Amino acid sequence: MIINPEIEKYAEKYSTPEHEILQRLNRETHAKILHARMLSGHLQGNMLAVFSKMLQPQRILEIGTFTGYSALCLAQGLAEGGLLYTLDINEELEEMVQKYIKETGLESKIKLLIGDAMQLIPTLDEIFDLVFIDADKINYAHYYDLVFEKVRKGGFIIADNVLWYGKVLGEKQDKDTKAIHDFNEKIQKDNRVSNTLLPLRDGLMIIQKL
Ligand SMILES: C[S@@+](CC[C@H](N)C(=O)[O-])C[C@H]1O[C@@H](n2cnc3c(N)ncnc32)[C@H](O)[C@@H]1O
Repeated sequence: MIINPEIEKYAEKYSTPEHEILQRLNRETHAKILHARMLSGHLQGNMLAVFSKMLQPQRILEIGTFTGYSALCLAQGLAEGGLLYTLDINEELEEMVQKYIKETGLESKIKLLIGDAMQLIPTLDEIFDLVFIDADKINYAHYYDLVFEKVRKGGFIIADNVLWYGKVLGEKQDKDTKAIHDFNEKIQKDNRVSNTLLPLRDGLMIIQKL
């Protein structure tokens, strides 16, 4: 947690409340699933929904579904006839994700694909307006390279956890921290994009393809 918890509470209080279905998904994830803190949560979920509503994308790709929280938020901004692909390697999550997709009535707008994102991304014959990278940190740079040509000019790639609990500031870095730091360096040097590191929750890198 990068933000002071009191500030986070205040920000949540003065933001549109978490939808009742997202509240239940949040609670069920915390009650039943390991590493529940991976879920985007209220503020970041609201922010993802806002980005999506501003962009009104036809095609969204999410890499790392987990229990579906961010997918349900991102799907809120889809244009008429729009589609969100969300990828996860963990087949045990599928039933829960599908249950909530059904509850929100978004079955025709969200396509969950189970498998390794490295294998799945090359099979997607689509041009994306928005990509959300939120899977294994070690592969962030690979996901970026894999999706780059599939993002339209002017489209956005958002990468989560780019502050990695503040560990990116440390001198001695473990494998994941180094991967995230190297990813941030890579984006900063990439003159094909403009980028802003937003210190919301665990850090969002907002990248626009020029
Ligand atoms: C941080 S969680 C995603 C959180 C979700 N986006 C949210 O905000 O609620 C990361 C997810 O990436 C998945 N994952 C890890 N490695 C993967 C891979 N190689 N391919 C696809 N998914 C992967 C994990 O199973 C996990 O569910």
